Amino acid sequence: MLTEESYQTQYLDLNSIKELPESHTWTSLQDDCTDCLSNESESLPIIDLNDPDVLALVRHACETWGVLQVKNHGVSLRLLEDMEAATTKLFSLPIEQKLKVSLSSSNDISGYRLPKISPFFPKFMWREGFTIFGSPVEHAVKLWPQDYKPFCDLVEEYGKEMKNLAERLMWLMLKSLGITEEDINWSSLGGAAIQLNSYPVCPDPDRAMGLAEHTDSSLLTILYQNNTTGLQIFREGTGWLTVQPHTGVLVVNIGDLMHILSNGLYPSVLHRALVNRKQQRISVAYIYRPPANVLISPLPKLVDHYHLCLFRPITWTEYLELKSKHFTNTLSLIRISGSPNVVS
Ligand SMILES: O=C(O)CCC(=O)C(=O)O
Ligand SMILES: [Fe+2]
Repeated sequence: MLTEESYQTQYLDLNSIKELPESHTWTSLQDDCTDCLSNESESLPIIDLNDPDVLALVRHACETWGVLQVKNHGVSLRLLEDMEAATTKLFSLPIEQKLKVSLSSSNDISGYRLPKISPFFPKFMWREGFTIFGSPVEHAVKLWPQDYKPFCDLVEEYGKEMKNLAERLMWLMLKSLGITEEDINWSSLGGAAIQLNSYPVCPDPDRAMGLAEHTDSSLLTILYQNNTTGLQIFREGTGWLTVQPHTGVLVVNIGDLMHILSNGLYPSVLHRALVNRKQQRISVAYIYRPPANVLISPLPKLVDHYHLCLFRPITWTEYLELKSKHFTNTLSLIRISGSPNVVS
């Protein structure tokens, strides 16, 4: 099994390796990716959040794609670019420095770490990650003993702006399903993690995987990607589609918990990240979730004689625990038996 410990004992510095090691060599990537870019016409819509028809646009994108792109979202380009620069700076530190803030116990969630999904795949991914949960100060002091404050201030500002946007997006999604504020009493209490990702330049990108396919366990994830292609979403009947980056545009993934809340109407999107040999790719994911111990279940308004309740109630904490063992099977495990497989 791939563990944090086995990785650390190898001290692999992806930024300096000139040849793809066996431990990071994936097979069959080429095959499932051959027509990734041949479906340009099927491009994901970019929604202007000031559009008077925003609810209908959001509903259509969520139902059809499980993901949307948004502009005029209120987060300044300056803040997004500052976060990108800070992320680049963090990952350009020497590996010994980064390992000082790697996970120290299995209960740890913040720090420099392997993707949580690593144990489900036979090979390592071509990606470095740093997870921020709560204040980053303890780690920032170890990374930049003399100059940790600018990073902490920036993370705080980013977290505040993203929380506002996440709540707004959550309400747009819920309102587009006819849900009103009275139907939910925990909405402003949700929490979040910020996931910084770096995909270094790769000597053999066709045989490497940046971040393997997964759905997010969140309600929704707001993803900033720098101007380097790599993010792909899976579309039933079509295959993998590249989500081209656009300046200032944010990608919003539907997560598994929104899938549950919406009684399957808004599917959580399967996605992955590929790498390339020319440019480092940076992404920053704001992973927005409900309060840890609130029971999440399909909203009663979305359940009736024709739309049977598809999932049993579950807290985010329990969901994460199940997902760490069962990964992509988790949603089907909490499905109420006898419910139809597809809702329309
Ligand atoms: O880097 C990306 O584009 C995807 C990142 C992602 O899916 C994640 O952090 O969950
Ligand atoms: Fe993701």
